[in-house]
Amino acid sequence: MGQLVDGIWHDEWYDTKSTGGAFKRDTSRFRNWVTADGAAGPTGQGGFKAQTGRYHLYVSLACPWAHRTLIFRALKGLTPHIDVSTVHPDMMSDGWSFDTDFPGATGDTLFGSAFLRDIYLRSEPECSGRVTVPILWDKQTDQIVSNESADIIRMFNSAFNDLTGNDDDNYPATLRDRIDALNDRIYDTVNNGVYKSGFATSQKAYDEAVHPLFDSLDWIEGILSENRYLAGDRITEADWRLFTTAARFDPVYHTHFKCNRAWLREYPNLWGWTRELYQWPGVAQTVDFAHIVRHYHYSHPTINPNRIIPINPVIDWDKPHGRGG
Ligand SMILES: N[C@@H](CCC(=O)N[C@@H](CS)C(=O)NCC(=O)O)C(=O)O
Repeated sequence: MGQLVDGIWHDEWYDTKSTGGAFKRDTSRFRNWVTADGAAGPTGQGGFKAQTGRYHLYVSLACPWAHRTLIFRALKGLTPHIDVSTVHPDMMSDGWSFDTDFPGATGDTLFGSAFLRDIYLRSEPECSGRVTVPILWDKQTDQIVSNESADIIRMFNSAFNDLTGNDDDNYPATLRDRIDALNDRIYDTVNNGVYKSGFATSQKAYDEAVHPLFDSLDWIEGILSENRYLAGDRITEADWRLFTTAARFDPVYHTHFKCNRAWLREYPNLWGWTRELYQWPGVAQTVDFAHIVRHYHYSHPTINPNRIIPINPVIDWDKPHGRGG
């Protein structure tokens, strides 16, 4: 675990001393957009036209943010158009590595690099900041397009439609206000809330994260008791963004990150909804519990210094979800 400062790797854990024990997530650095015609997107530079084979995705199968991009790649028929390299689940003193001695860790299939930071340095030799997955890489101009998963799933949702013929819309214009409001609360208190709880190094910071997390799970349970999906009767981006956290909740966050007021599977509607999304065509193939369980317990020495992988509950992900009847 570490970060780049002016192109030099520094091996250091998250700084929580300056924030009273609270984990603060950095904003992502590369914010360009692939668009259908190559025009600039909402942020960054233009010049990234949607083309088959041009872009490459770097992911960790453990990471909930990278997982979103794999789900959108599957749902939107992008698998033949965008290839993928998968890092090793153990994130050690050199950060994410391209070691291949774990099933499903592919190495860097583009350049054969040793570490994920080599991809950042290839794009920007004097780069500063955290070395995170996912990364969307442009083979044509040899640079990172984006390292922000929220943006990458929006690009995947629409930019490649002419190539794939898939116009399923997970961010429909009529529901955008609703989706944005859901995303705001769920990002802060749930997707990031589990990390804020788990990485807190003071009681106060933990308390300030874990109570809003469970308040939000109660609120979500209420929504899902009256609606099939978060924004109503159709599935949207808001559901997929929550799903990757929900899938990791009982295997990891409940125990490892001390999010243990309840198990996710104690919320009947949220648990049924999570299984429905897991069982959605193409999605189970993007979920890898071996990477998920291994990564968190192995890579956070401040939380789990002996790297013992817990036994974990046996969860029947394929049990009929009972939603929508
Ligand atoms: N805002 C980013 C966050 C990505 C992120 O934090 N990824 C984690 C893995 S779950 C990571 O690579 N962390 C490495 C680090 O912080 O050094 C996104 O959503 O794309």
